[in-house]
Amino acid sequence: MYDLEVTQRHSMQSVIEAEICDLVTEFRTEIKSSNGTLTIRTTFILSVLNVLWCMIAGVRYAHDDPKLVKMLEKNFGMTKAQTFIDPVHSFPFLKKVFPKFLKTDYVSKVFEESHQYSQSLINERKMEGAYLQEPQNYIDCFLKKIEESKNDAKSVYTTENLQMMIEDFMQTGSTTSVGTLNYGVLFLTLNPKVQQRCQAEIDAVVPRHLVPTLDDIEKMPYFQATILETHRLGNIVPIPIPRVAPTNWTLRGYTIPKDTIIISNHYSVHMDEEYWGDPKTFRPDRFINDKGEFVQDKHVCQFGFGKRYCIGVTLTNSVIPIYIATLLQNFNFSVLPGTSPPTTDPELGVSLSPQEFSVHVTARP
Ligand code: HEM
Repeated sequence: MYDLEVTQRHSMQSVIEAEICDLVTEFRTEIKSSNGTLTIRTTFILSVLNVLWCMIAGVRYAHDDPKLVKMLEKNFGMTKAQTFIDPVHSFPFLKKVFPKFLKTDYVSKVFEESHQYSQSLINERKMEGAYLQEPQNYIDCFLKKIEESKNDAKSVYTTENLQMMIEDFMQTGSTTSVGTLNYGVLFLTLNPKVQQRCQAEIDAVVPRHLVPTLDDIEKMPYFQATILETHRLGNIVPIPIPRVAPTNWTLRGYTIPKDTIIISNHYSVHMDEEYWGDPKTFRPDRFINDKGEFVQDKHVCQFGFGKRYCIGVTLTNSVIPIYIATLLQNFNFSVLPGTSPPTTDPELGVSLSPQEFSVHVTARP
């Protein structure tokens, strides 16, 4: 997956470009009819899913395609219906006792629908047949591997695993990216000086009629710092996927027995007062050195660590900066006149997103 993404960096840029251009057109239409008010919650989700789908299945839907809209609503609902800290994980019998309260029936139904949908996508690619000669996307590459390893009983390349991967991408990929984009718009709205400084930097590097590329963004230190600060303070995945210790091991004098479930706490790293000084403040300058250069900081660990860190990192590091830079090229965001600034408190779920909020948006001259 990491390799697929890297080698397809160019084609990924063109899919992202097509999507963000459509989104800018949609924003322009919407703010004309709403007198500049834009409500942000699911605003980015269809667009982000389309980018994901192009990579996974080679399909780009119209935003009003009923198939896409339905799947995405279910997907969103499933994410919000689940949490990692769930009593059912320790006491599975509770599912039978309180199915309505614990939403277990609903979650099973959503999972079942996702399963059917991923199977239909796989069938489509199989019938198309190109995967054997010229695999075009993630599903094709996986199908080819299934074919090549069909005589290996221990192979991980199975149709069931492919289904699970597609469902993982659908759920984790879309909600995390959307949560980050929502926080991006919110933090820029609440911090007009940061917004203006980013716009000045973007304008100095990219002509207005062009969508910024990743090469352009590498020339924008303050904007890069703003994206990293969005990841830090947004805390989209405060408590990531639980892991299991494969062997007995020792860490800083503590013995961790084999099979222990380990849950890290990214929130406490991102909000550590001792390290950051003012962790609750949105301050991109913390990632700018004396020479005005952008400096990465390993204390921002939004994608996790080690061998099993987020598989969508390359995609996310393309989508988020290109989307936000293009929006800043085209629009100004501010708090709705006569209202209090929206809260930055999250809506809870497996991954976080700001609560629905409205902003005042004007097209830049
Ligand atoms: C802002 C966006 C994202 C954030 C903050 C994020 C965060 C994370 C984190 C913290 C983990 C756990 C890593 C660990 O255990 O050390 C993870 C795993 C994962 N992410 Fe993401 N993610 C994002 C976007 C995506 C996207 C776009 C995709 C799909 C293309 C994706 C797919 C996955 C998958 C499949 C895993 C499990 C990897 C494994 O277990 O080996 N994520 N992500």
